[in-house]
Amino acid sequence: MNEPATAIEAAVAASPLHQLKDELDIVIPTIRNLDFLEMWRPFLQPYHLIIVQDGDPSKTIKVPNGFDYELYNRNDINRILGPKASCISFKDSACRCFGYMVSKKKYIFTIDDDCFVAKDPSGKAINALEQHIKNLLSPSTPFFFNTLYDPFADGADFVRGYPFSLREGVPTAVSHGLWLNIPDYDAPTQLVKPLERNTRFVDAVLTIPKGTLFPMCGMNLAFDRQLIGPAMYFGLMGEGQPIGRYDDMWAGWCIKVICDHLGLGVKTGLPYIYHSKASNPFVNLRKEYKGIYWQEDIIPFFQQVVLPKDSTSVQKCYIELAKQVKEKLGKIDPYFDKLADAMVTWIQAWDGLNPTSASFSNGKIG
Ligand SMILES: O=c1ccn([C@@H]2O[C@H](COP(=O)(O)OP(=O)(O)O[C@H]3O[C@@H](CO)[C@H](O)[C@H]3O)[C@@H](O)[C@H]2O)c(=O)[nH]1
Ligand SMILES: [Mn+2]
Repeated sequence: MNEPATAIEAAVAASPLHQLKDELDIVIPTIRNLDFLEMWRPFLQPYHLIIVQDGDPSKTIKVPNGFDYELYNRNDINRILGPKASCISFKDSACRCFGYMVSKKKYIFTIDDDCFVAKDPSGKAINALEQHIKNLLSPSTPFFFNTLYDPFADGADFVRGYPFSLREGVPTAVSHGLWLNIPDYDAPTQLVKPLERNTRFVDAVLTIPKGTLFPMCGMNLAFDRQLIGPAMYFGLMGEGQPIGRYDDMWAGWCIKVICDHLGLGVKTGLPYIYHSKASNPFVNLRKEYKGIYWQEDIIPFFQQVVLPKDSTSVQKCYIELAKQVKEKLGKIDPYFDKLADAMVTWIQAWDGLNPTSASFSNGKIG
């Protein structure tokens, strides 16, 4: 075999070739040409892409040759969903969740178009998708913390004192990756630390314990669409909305309380991507400021959410959550009334495009 020409080709040569390539879609929200895919080609080319084009639908998005993709712009979203398109954000990366809805695959990997292949401390190119797949295909341990991190990782295991009755773990629904270079900071932090770059590569994957919320970032994220897809709604953001850049956060809080309720796991840590572009902190502050204030009430709300025992499917959990959002957050601002309604519209749209998933109402998957 010829010597691999680049670090990426070496990494691909060493990895199981394109696992799940027929069971996984890659969702990319974008307002620009997708040249970034050139760097990902060795890792991602065998996979099907779902490109959600935001902004002006008359603009042409250039996709590098050789990639298999479907592309949806705002006209397509309106045509496919009709009035229910109102739940899909416009002019915000939240639009990406439309890609989750139209996919027919079991798994989703979503990545931003300013995220590139990172290198680990040895200089080896990181196949982020391969690590996400490893994370999703191995169990999570939300009920008891393993101090040696992911017990299913090569060279690790459960440590002494870890109850054997809990070592089977639970199915993993979400794999949350991280970022080298530009960290996903909020606008105030970006403003006071404009030059800060994340150079710390932490070689760990952790299960986020049951009962603990976390700030989910959508730029390097994978999930089991059959286990948790209907709850991966990225909310009402962007044009016409009082808030932005809380799309992934809202989804993260919703999926975590539902995963906790259904006994599913959420992991964070590896893989890293290289985040190349810091968005404008002043623009971000304008988008975020209400969220920074509101989240002091939103977080206690999610911390006290109790889902009824008969909420046995993701859809049922989500509808119940929407009800509680309307009841308990609606008093903060009328926006939450609108958001609660949009959450219901999202489930209706999801079930309309995924009739079989609607039949998971008994909570049984598959
Ligand atoms: O109106 C828009 C703006 C951007 N996009 C696409 O969304 C992603 C992320 O955009 P960008 O990298 O410019 O912004 P960041 O601030 O780095 O994004 C982070 O904030 C989160 C909040 O939404 C987001 O998920 C994080 O990654 C790119 O692919 C843009 O092309 C868009 O679709 N519409
Ligand atoms: Mn970015």
